[in-house]
Amino acid sequence: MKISVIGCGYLGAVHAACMADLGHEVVGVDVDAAKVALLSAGTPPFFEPGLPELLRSAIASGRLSFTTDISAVREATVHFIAVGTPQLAQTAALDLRYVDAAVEGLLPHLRDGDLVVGKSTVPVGTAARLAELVRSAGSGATLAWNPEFLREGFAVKDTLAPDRLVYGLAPGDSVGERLLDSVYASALALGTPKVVADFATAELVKVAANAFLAPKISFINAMAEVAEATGADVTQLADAIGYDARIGRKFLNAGLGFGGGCLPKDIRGFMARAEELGVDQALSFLREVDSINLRRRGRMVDLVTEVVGGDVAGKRIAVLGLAFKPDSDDVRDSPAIDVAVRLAALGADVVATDPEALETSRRRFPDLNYVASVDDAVRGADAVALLTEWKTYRALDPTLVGSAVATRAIVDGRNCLDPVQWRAAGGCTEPSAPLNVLAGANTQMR
Ligand SMILES: NC(=O)c1ccc[n+]([C@@H]2O[C@H](COP(=O)([O-])OP(=O)(O)OC[C@H]3O[C@@H](n4cnc5c(N)ncnc54)[C@H](O)[C@@H]3O)[C@@H](O)[C@H]2O)c1
Ligand SMILES: O=c1ccn([C@@H]2O[C@H](COP(=O)(O)OP(=O)(O)O[C@H]3O[C@H](CO)[C@@H](O)[C@H](O)[C@H]3O)[C@@H](O)[C@H]2O)c(=O)[nH]1
Repeated sequence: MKISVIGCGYLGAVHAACMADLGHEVVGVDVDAAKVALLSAGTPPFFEPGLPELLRSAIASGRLSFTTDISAVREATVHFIAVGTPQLAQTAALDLRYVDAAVEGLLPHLRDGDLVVGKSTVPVGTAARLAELVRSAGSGATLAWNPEFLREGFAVKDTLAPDRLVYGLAPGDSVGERLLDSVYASALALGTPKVVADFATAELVKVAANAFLAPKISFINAMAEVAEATGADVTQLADAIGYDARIGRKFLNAGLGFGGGCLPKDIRGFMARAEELGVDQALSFLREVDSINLRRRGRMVDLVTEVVGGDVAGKRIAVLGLAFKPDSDDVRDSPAIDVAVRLAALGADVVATDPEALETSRRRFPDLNYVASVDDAVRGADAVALLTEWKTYRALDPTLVGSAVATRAIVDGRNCLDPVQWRAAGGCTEPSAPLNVLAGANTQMR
């Protein structure tokens, strides 16, 4: 199948590379010439495990290319729309200008039998509007909506072997269904469930999934607030309720809460759309989900402040982790960055590091003090704030960290350290000032 992918960011670049890996001929189109140059050279413009290898082998095979020239889509039959749908500052609704521009840009190049396939996350009602736009242009092309559920850090695996495929199709569009079946033949052969739905259902499946996951995280963070007030252990609580198959342990990690380019903006965009539809009451719970989530960031700042004696001004705070989650360099709405920036605004001397997100952080927040290594970050620190649970941070040696800091205090905002081990190490090396893993032992920030 000949495929074009319009928009080559975190979603589109992975989708393009994976489709080529599956044997399709793919052209990726993006308006960002620098991104296209990097991708064409086989270098992902962002960090995603497994993507560099896939990109290079697909380009070498001749099945994958990138361009800024939209007319290159003429060779293709299936055209994926993977451009951004960021949150509008004023209303929290999703900004559809890039999706609209992408579809309008495609129109002159579409031919009879072509299929435009929306992958971007959009408010319900968008696909029907765009389908009409495509139909009225008169090329004979049609439109489908095929939402994407990949997670950053697992994007390649999630694309090659998704949990499910959702096709939003116009009534009776069997041609569209057959084309998508050809695109996804290998996933279907693996037994991936396929849901064929109307446009509205397909669009809603996407935001409903995120509107289910976000409350799960806020639920456990709400329990963490109660646990903190009672001395209970929220991780044990999560383990115990998670054994119930109806609940499940996944997405019950309490801590700094959710961020990224998806969950926060998607639940806010969903609420904004519900308001337009006059059903805002149905989603009012998401407002509480959002505020529980944002409270975690404030609590983290408070804990660091407590640890250094009530005022962070002039204190050296080592920040470990800036990305919104491990295995990503994405700092869009990153809780870690938010905490680092708030601490700096309170006058702290923040020294921040991250294995992959230094460049993305520096681009957005040039005024923070960034260092390349944990050693440089923790040296002489009055407190350490662990904000993203990278594997390398989980494996840190408490004795080494303890011997580098000025004060043995670490606040584990992601509950990823073993408090017993950290306390023991602190006690061994300097009994009078043990490492204080607030989060781990005392259920705070769990
Ligand atoms: N990032 C994820 O994990 C993920 C997962 C599922 C769904 N989504 C959804 O996918 C969409 C894209 O997200 P993303 O994270 O990849 O965003 P992104 O900002 O990383 O990428 C968007 C890309 O689109 C390009 N672009 C904008 N207008 C264009 C145009 N007219 N023609 C060609 N290219 C254009 C931009 O230059 C950018 O490279 C969003 O709707 C998002 O909600 C993202
Ligand atoms: O138990 C948990 C699980 C996650 N998080 C946080 O939640 C955020 C989102 O994590 P995750 O969902 O793994 O990452 P994303 O890559 O943003 O993926 C989400 O958003 C995508 C875009 O819509 C969807 O495609 C995915 O299915 C959906 O999981 C991150 O900040 C995590 O740190 C927690 O705090 N506790």
